[in-house]
Order: sequence, then C-alpha cells, then structure tokens
Amino acid sequence: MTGNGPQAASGQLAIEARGLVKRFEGVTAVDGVDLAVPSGSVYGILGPNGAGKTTTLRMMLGIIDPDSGYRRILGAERPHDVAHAIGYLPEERGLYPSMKATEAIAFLGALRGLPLREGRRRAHELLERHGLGHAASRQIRQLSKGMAQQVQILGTLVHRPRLVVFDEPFSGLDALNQGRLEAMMRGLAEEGTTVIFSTHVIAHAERLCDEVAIIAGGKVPFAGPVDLARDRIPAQVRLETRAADGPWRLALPAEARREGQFWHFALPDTGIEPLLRALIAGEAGILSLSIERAGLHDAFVAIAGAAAARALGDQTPEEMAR
Ligand SMILES: Nc1ncnc2c1ncn2[C@@H]1O[C@H](COP(=O)(O)OP(=O)(O)OP(=O)(O)O)[C@@H](O)[C@H]1O
Repeated sequence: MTGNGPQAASGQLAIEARGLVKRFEGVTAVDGVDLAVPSGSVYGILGPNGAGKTTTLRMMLGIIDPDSGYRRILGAERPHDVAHAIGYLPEERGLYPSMKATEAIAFLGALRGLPLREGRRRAHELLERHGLGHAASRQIRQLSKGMAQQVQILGTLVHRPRLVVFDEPFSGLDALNQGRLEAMMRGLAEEGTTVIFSTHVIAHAERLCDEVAIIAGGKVPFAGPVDLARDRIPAQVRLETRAADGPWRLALPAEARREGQFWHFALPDTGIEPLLRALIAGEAGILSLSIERAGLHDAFVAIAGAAAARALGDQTPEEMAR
C-alpha cells in the first residue's frame, strides 16, 4: 500500500462500486453491479463473453458513465482526478505502428503525465528487465503481435500507477508469456499496486487472485475472496479401505459412492474426525484418505450456473486431465 493521498482517504479499497447499471440500445450490459476491490490485491473479474466485464471496467475508469449507481476509484468520485495514478490496458490493443518500442512506452507514460525523457529512460529499463531489450529500437510494426502486446503492457506501467486495470491481458500471449505476465502481476501486488484484470479463463483467476467477482449476464452473483467462493461447495473426501464392508459403513454419509477401492463423499458438516473414529473402531482398515477442497471451476458452476461455465469455453478439471 502506498498509504497516502486519496487512496488512504478511501480506507482499504482501491475501488468501490455500488449498483452500477449500463444499458446500450435496449441491452442491459451491466445490471446492478457491486464491487469492493481491496488496495494492494490482485482482483479478477471472471465471466464469459458478453457478461459485462469490459463495460464494468470502463465505468470504473470513467471512460463511460453509468446510467445509475456509484463508484469511487482511488478515493475519487471522478475517475479523471486520479487518472495519473492508473494504468489501463484496453481490450482493443493498439500502438502506433511506426513508433519504436521505447517511444511507444514513453508516449503511453506521457498520456498519464510522465515527462517523455523520464519515460524513455524507464522504457529502456523495463524492456531490459522483461527480456525485450533487443526490441527497444524496433518499430511496433516489426514486432510480433505478442511482443507488441508486451510493449503495451509495459506502457501501462511506465508511470508507476497505484492501480492497474488489465482487460483480458492474457489473450494473445503464448503460454510462456502468460506465465511471465502472471509473475509480473504478482510482483506489482507485492509492491503495493492494486491489479484488476478481466478474464474468461478460470485458471488465471484461480492462480492469481486474492478476490474475484463472478459476472454473468451483467450481474455479479459472487464477489469476494477466492477461498470463500470455493467454500460454497463442500470439500470432497476420498477414502480407501482394506475391508469392503462392515458395520463401519453405517458411519459413512448415505450418499457415499464406491469406485473400486475408494469411497467418495462430501465432507460432513461434523468434520472428518467422528467418521475416522468410527472407521477405526469398526476396523475398516484405512489405506488412504484425502480431503480435497473444490476448485474455482466447480465453485463457478455452483455460483453462476453450468450454462455460464460452458460459455467460458473453459475446460473442466476432468477434461484437462484427459
Ligand atoms: N457500445 C456498446 N453498444 C451496444 N452494446 C454494447 C456496447 N458495449 C457493450 N455492449 C453489449 O453489452 C454486453 C456486455 O458487453 P461487454 O463488452 O461489457 O462484455 P464482456 O464481458 O467484456 O465480453 P467480452 O469478453 O466478449 O468483451 C454485450 O451484450 C455487448 O454486446
């Protein structure tokens, strides 16, 4: 946390939004969204195409105004008052093709109030640090699409914003560069920068985020810590016993199902210990036992529904294992 300026005035929240609504020509793109983004967190807005992610981000940034609702960003009610402290990577990427990489970064910094000279100096430093030193003097048109996107990401950061907003930052990057971007986002948060990003890929949100907002059809059925979303589904127990049957079976939940050597069931509300005691007393012969918390994918299905999960185009954990 930077701990001064408007951010401190807003307490621990980098962004607070209540009841945001936006309609376009009869389409309600955002339908009463509430969000509270803690300062210094990595915050994901997770939802399928058309869910309202971009519209929500644009309203927070003041690019468009909500039809109704309230938002406060870095303590300011008018986003433009804190524009110099914000970095934004829009969904539509774009840099001037004839600019050199260094100039493109310095130019984006200048738009946020950073003097060009200092912008150029930092651009060199950033390009070197992120393995793109060789691209510094090349024109954007000479770079691959992925490299140009990385240059634009660096341009989003060059003025050292306190809040960075990335709209679908991973799309267009290969796996290696997606991993680098994840590391960069974690590094920013460690330095106290708030990072918000939209995505339709659950794995990115699950790996990166402290908190998420799940958005579908313009509504946010869940916003809060990732662990809280995962706790919407009981943990799953997998138990292996030597004995196939015995009086101890009565201690298992009625819905327990057996597959080969294993029993599968949801962790009872009473926890695992009473069950373990009954298994031991009944000489079930416990060979192995695991308790697995639900992943964010299953939590997303439980919260937003299977149709929204399918619309993500994401793979289920089972599909990924195949
Ligand atoms: N300027 C606009 N004019 C008309 N409709 C719009 C406009 N912007 C967004 N919409 C509509 O609002 C809804 C939400 O769009 P939005 O771009 O916010 O979703 P998204 O979650 O960011 O999706 P994507 O990942 O596909 O960009 C969609 O139905 C979209 O067609």
